[in-house]
Amino acid sequence: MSVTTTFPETPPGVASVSQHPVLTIDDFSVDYLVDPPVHAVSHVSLELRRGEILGLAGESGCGKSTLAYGLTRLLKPPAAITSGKASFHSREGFEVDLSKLAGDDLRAFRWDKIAMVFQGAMNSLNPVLRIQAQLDDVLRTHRPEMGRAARRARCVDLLERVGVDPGRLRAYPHELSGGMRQRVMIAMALTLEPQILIMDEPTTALDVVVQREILREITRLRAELGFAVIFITHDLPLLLEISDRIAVMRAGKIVELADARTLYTQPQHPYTRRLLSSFPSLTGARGDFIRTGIDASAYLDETPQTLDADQEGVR
Ligand SMILES: Nc1ncnc2c1ncn2[C@@H]1O[C@H](COP(=O)(O)OP(=O)(O)OP(=O)(O)O)[C@@H](O)[C@H]1O
Repeated sequence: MSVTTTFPETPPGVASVSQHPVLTIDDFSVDYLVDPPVHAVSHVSLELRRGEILGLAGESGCGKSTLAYGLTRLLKPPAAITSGKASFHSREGFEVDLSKLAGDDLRAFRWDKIAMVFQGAMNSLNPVLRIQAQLDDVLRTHRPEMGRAARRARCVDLLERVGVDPGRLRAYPHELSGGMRQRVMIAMALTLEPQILIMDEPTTALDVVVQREILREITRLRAELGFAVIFITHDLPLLLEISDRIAVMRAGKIVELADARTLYTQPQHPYTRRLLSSFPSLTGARGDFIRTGIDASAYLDETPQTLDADQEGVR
């Protein structure tokens, strides 16, 4: 692995990438009570630090989504939390055991303190409501004290923050591209300024260019607003680029947790080494693009190609 690697430095203004946890996950297990039962998440303990981007990596089926849904109590039977707990530590100094929340408290908590963006999120916008109405709805429900003008200003601000022209507030979801809809979902997740954002494959369905733009936006927003992120994907090169720390999950367990640079340069667990070596992009020329945004292979051969008539015809 001799390719020069660029890792994120803590951006200025992220005063809150600290050693203090915002979420503590302790001995957390989830089973699917089918026959035979599936132990999808097995005794996971993790700390999410205030303001950090924690990448959760691992191959398909290792339990990443189950952990995310389990933490936010979005799992339905046959899933069952069989051990452990998750505790939220607020900026104001109080602690909330997520397993004790129910009903309206749980719903409010989800928007207010922990918000989520899932892979298919862009398709979950209501097709018959304008973007403005959907953002406004979150504010009306959770910030009843806000007047109409303040809500409108907040909607404009939110769209600007995620790089969407506020003129689009009047648009219906089908009038927006997939990338824009996903940005709107991120805006919606940020509406109440949560302290934690859980993102499960938030850009997987998008093409690479749009994906990179959105990732840049997420890291910028984190620097501006100081929330912590659990970023879930099977795309380890992507995590190496954006994460402060990375947890590697295998068969329901966290097998390694380290800062991104250490995980890349000194992987300890054989599975982490295998996972790293399964991405040719990390060792080949294209690795530069993934980790630095500069596509070295684009400069490898700049000699103009001479096409014969047949080839041009094919073009
Ligand atoms: N409703 C269900 N019933 C039974 N088993 C399930 C159910 N949902 C998920 N599983 C199993 O739980 C395990 C963890 O699945 P999970 O979707 O959390 O993995 P993942 O790492 O998020 O995968 P992916 O990256 O493909 O989304 C897998 O073995 C999966 O087959």
